[in-house]
Amino acid sequence: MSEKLFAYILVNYRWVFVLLFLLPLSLLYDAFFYVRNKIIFRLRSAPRQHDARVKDVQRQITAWAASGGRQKLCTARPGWQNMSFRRGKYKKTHYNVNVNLIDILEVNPNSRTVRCEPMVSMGQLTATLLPLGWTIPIVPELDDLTVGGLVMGTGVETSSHAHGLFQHICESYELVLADGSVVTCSATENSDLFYAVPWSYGTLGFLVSATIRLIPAHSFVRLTYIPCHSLEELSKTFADESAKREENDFVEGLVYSAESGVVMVGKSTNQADPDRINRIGDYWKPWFFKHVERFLKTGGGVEFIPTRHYYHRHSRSIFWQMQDIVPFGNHPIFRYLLGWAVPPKVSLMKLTQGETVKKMYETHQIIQDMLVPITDLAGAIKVFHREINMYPLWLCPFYLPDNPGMLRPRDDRSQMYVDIGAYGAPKNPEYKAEATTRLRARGSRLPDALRRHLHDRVRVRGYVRPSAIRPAARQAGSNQGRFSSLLETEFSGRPAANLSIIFRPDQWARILLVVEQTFTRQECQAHQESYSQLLQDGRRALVVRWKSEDDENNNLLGRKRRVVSAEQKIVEDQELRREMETSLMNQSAATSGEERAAATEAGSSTPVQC
Ligand SMILES: NC(=O)C1=CN([C@@H]2O[C@H](COP(=O)(O)OP(=O)(O)OC[C@H]3O[C@@H](n4cnc5c(N)ncnc54)[C@H](OP(=O)(O)O)[C@@H]3O)[C@@H](O)[C@H]2O)C=CC1
Ligand SMILES: CC(C)=CCC[C@@H](C)[C@H]1CC[C@@]2(C)C3=C(CC[C@]12C)[C@@]1(C)CC[C@H](O)C(C)(C)[C@@H]1CC3
Repeated sequence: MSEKLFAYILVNYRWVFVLLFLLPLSLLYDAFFYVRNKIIFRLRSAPRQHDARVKDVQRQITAWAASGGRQKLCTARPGWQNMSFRRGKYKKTHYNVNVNLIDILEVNPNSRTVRCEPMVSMGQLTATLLPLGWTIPIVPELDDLTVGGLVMGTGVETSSHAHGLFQHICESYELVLADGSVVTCSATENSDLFYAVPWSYGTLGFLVSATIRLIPAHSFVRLTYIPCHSLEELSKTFADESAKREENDFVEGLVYSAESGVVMVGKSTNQADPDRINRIGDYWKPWFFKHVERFLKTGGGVEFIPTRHYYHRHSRSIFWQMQDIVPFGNHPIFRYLLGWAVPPKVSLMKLTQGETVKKMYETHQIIQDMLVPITDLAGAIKVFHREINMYPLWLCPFYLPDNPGMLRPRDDRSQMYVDIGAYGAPKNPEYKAEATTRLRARGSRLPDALRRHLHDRVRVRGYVRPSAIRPAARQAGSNQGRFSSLLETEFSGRPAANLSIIFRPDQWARILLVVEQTFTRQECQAHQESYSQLLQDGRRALVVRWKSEDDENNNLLGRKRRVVSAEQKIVEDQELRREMETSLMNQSAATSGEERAAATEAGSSTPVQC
């Protein structure tokens, strides 16, 4: 009984702790880093120190290799600091490499790029760039998201219908690989690595800097609110506005019920009608999602919002999570008295949340983004309504170009998707955290329902557990500093469509490891063939299943070959490696354009001798 009471108090009166302890702590934390970053940027000391910091990462890799390289690698950034619900336990068991690189290295107006170290946060970046008259084309919403995390995972924002995902605005990456070497990659230099990095979750190397495209910043966003009163109207308006890639700079949707929502379209401008300026980020202003909801009653409208206020419009209310943490947080009295101090830092909340609150979130909250083709938006919202019945839902369109890499459009055709974000407490009494959403569970209701409804076309962005991937990568020889694994999210109806395979004999990633946890042997066998895709340069990737039998491999490759069995230590087999290289080069030379086209059309995989 007393335990239950304690849990009740912890969950329902969390705001006492948040207000008295976390808010002051968050302010100190922010103030310290704000001043520090300003000083460092002014003194221009960061670029000079960058090389030394990279060397320090290399030194750590060398030390790891010298210690036998048995432990798996991860960054030393503690789990409580990152911007996800998950606190990866693997940080305790893996070899932690300190990639504490937190500076903006250079803003270059001539090349229109900004070069950043991986721990630079979005808040830090906009605070530095906007006064200089620049911005990056995609500014993912939450202040504390980092360049490293967004490159290695992915980032999306309401300008993504025009610019794609965060990786699509990056021009190059500098990485320290597992053999300690430093490699720069871009669309023209080491391009296969460049395209493989996004969504690799650090499995290919440690990012030490990224060069990101800049665009001129405008003072305001002219935001038009379009209230919609039926699902059909909402999904059509949203899709139509998202398709205007030149015309609209920003498109966003907030769904407030199964039949209502507000679509917002924004255009950057330097001219604002003074009567319609709304500084939504001022601390006494209502939470943004509450402000938007009013347009459902009052009809549409237009406002001019200062650009930085627009970028961080959901920050004060952490989308709509603050209403669960400080229930009276949107009350005018609270806003005027303490609005300037919120939100508490997500990382500090995470650090201090305790088991009870954690459990409550795990069982009674859903925090999940689903990526579906925009043509399936209405159907997906219906499924969300039936399975979780929770509002608001966040809609963010994004254009997925047909680039190489893991995160690719279905059917290899550039197309528009929508990120549907569900963050909050489901109202459906039958909601069961695990059964409804579990990525791995075959019979899980939400993914299955979506799959059925969307004819197997749904893709779910789930957090991939590096612990599930890295042991396999190590077995494949990643501890040799050469092999790395790529991965697919654990839940996906059609993995083959999402993957491109990297095969680069002379350098780093030769094996794509796909961890398929829910597929039958027959399905894996079928995937194996489709994974072997045509590379840009005309070669084919070789794919060997970890547990594939010799005859299965023979069937796949269909001609005389040596079979690599799981037990063979292929990494160490120099001779085999040379043979593979020669074979690949020969094949590349031999495969004519027409043959390649025919092979692609037929979806077949040209065998590679190994
Ligand atoms: N609007 C948006 O797009 C939003 C996106 N997100 C998600 O949050 C994540 C970003 O959160 P954030 O806290 O910044 O990042 P995290 O610390 O959560 O890092 C995400 C992944 O990137 C890896 N990583 C980070 N930095 C490096 C590096 N320098 N070298 C190699 N690997 C690295 C991490 O590896 P390791 O595990 O070894 O630390 C981890 O696997 C994104 O992945 C995104 O999916 C969340 C909210 C909003
Ligand atoms: C693609 C987009 C825009 C995603 C937005 C995701 C956010 C809504 C997520 C990211 C991190 C996140 C999971 C988090 C939380 C809420 C939802 C967040 C902010 C909170 C603050 C909820 C309260 C929890 O006790 C705790 C503090 C652990 C988490 C921390 C991470």
